[in-house]
Amino acid sequence: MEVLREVYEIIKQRIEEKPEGSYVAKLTTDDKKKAVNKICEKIGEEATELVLAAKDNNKDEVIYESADLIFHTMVLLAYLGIEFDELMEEFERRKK
Ligand SMILES: N=c1c2ncn([C@@H]3O[C@H](COP(=O)(O)OP(=O)(O)OP(=O)(O)O)[C@@H](O)[C@H]3O)c2ncn1[C@@H]1O[C@H](COP(=O)(O)O)[C@@H](O)[C@H]1O
Repeated sequence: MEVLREVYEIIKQRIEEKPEGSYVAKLTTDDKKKAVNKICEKIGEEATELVLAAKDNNKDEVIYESADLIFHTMVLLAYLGIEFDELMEEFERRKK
């Protein structure tokens, strides 16, 4: 879990500083509507790839595509100004 928080902080930094060569910066350089479209498109692609990997029963691919999907979801949340802890609080609320 700690690594997710660390990556989230790096994503926030990339969105803020937009360093050259950054994938996150590339996804978020356009105006807000375009950037959200671009990120959501990647989320759609990665979700489809995960579903296909699961249907193929390919464990390695399922792990790889899940990481891609979670990463792009984190980029979207960070871009929308949501804090990692806000997501964690939602999971805490749901915990039974
Ligand atoms: N965890 C990730 C991560 N997971 C996936 N990806 C990128 O997400 C993309 C996945 O898209 P695809 O599977 O479609 O592969 P692709 O064809 O290469 O992608 P496109 O060129 O079509 O967008 C790839 O370009 C991967 O490099 C990631 N890029 C960055 N990170 C983390 O984000 C941090 C910031 O990265 P930068 O913004 O590049 O500095 C890094 O420190 C990493 O920890």
